[in-house]
Amino acid sequence: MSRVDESSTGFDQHDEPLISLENVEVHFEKEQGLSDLFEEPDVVKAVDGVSLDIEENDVLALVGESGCGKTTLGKTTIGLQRPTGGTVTYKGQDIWAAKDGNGEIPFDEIRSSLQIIHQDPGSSLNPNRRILNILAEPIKLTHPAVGASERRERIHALLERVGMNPAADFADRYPHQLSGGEKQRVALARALLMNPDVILADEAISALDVSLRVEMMDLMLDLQSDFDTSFVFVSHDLSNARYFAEHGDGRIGVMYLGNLVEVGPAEQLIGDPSHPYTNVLRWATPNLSRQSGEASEPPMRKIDIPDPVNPPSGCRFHTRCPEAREACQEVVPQLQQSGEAAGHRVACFRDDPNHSYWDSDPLTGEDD
Ligand SMILES: Nc1ncnc2c1ncn2[C@@H]1O[C@H](COP(=O)(O)OP(=O)(O)OP(=O)(O)O)[C@@H](O)[C@H]1O
Repeated sequence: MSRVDESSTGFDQHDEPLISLENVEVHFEKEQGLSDLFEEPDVVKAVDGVSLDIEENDVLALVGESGCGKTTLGKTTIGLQRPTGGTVTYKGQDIWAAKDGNGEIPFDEIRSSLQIIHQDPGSSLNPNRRILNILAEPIKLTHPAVGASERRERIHALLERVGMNPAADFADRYPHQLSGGEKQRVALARALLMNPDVILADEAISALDVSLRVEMMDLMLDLQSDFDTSFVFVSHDLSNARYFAEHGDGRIGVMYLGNLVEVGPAEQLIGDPSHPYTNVLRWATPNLSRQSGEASEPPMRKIDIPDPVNPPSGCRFHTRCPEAREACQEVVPQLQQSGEAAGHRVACFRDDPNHSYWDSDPLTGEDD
């Protein structure tokens, strides 16, 4: 996405993204056992070389199998996880420079603009406080001049907005008196009280009954447009990611072993995936594979997921990819525009008809 150079336009405003990640890396050192104390620690490349923009009113659903780095990338996007490489900016301001006291926008302001709701909302709601008091906290912080009765009115109105009726009754309860879905609604209400620019919904519907998932996604999307908020929706389930991205007129981002391998509009990415790994995800999602008459065998050479401490060279998917050729072992493919659809990008050499991939030999063996 383009950025406008103010000096060249003469405008004060610039169309920089709300959040921009440039070549972000998050590498974790694995905990060592006592016997390994003198060895170099193993490093997990949870996120590696990811560049991504989040715009205002954006909807991005991140999908991929367990351990591919979705949560880490989400947390890095909202300034909860410091990257070990690359930069993350909020409205053009480096988030971590702000944290270190070097920035025009204070770190606290950035953090309150970027909220999270977790898979288990119960763990983030204080069990000893009533819902009214839990929701009063953010208002006291952001609007200290607002009196108790106005605060109560605002909280009741918001509880009603997130579907908790009668609001006065719910406001009086403790978290343990709520169902999982109701706790998630309170968590959403609390995030919205900060008037956030972005909410990271980290597997926020995964623990809910299947019947409630669509209801919760619809609620988040309704509030997204009411509150002018962007959503980063993390899910291991492609059909949920598709629902959220399609109904929110947004994008899906597919991750594999720390890399973002395909990003695009939901319909395009699922209807005509450009990356062989996206095709695997589609195959593994029953209601999607049935729709497209998918084969009964997975479209992969190998099922095993490589060790994230020692990921494959070149394209990380090459060890399992049915389309892999020798060229895929050498260089990491970068995200490039794929086809005609706006915003559809893929990191796969097959998308470039002139790439040396086409002249190299296919990988067929088990050990490639
Ligand atoms: N704090 C940490 N310290 C060490 N390793 C970590 C840490 N957090 C995540 N990891 C590792 O980084 C990799 C990516 O983890 P992450 O939780 O981001 O993946 P995910 O795609 O969200 O998976 P899941 O759906 O299982 O949560 C995993 O190998 C994980 O074990």
